Amino acid sequence: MRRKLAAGNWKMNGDSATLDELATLAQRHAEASVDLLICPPATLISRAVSCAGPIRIGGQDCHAAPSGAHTGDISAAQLRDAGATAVILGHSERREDHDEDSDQVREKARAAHAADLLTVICLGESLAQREAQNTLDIIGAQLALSVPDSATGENTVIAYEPIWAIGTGLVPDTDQIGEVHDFIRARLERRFGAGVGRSVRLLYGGSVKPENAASIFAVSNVDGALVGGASLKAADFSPIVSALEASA
Ligand SMILES: O=C(CO)COP(=O)(O)O
Repeated sequence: MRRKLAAGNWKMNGDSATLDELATLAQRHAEASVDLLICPPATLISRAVSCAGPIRIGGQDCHAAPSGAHTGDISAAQLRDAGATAVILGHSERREDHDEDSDQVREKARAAHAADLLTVICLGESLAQREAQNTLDIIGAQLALSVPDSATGENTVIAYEPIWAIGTGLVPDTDQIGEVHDFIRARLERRFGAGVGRSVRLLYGGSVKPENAASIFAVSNVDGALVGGASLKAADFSPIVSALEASA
């Protein structure tokens, strides 16, 4: 049985004061029956760890190399050293802002696995790709290239985040979400076998809010959510966590 996961991606938002929201969340969900993860900006990781209680803290990216002359980058081992136990990789904003491709994402994921970080690998199609009915081809190609052979249910989570749903208030209908999640599950089972293929958790991300969380969590092969904007305030994220607990 896959344990559900509610994950928050603060992106380039939040400062010391936002840690109060994290502390509130940690208090409110001290006995959570689902896994919780918050990925704040790297500058806040160490302090976040000290007020996160049962909530895992993760980074939002890492470099593929263990160390070296890479100004401004952070290695997987450095994230781990700061207290992070997870990392988001291949988010569409990094693919777009930093020209990251799936080959790079796979190398980063290898490094994250080597540093013992839970690795949340993001996939998603653009609106043009969906309208051209290329969604499953795009997701299949991103999945094949971005996920390294070292993936297991313990070290890897896949997040399906349609680019057109991120920060827009638009959400695919539940049939569309189910189609992609079932497809990802089938591809994972085909590549890794039923054991590993069925144990990797699949998150949906893109405009998840307290109002739509329960209907999204009822979709087959949705094991939780990767939440952006609504993860910044405990008042928004907490009902999403509760909806996931109710669906488990
Ligand atoms: O990109 C996302 C999480 O990684 C989703 O962001 P929003 O929830 O703000 O749409």
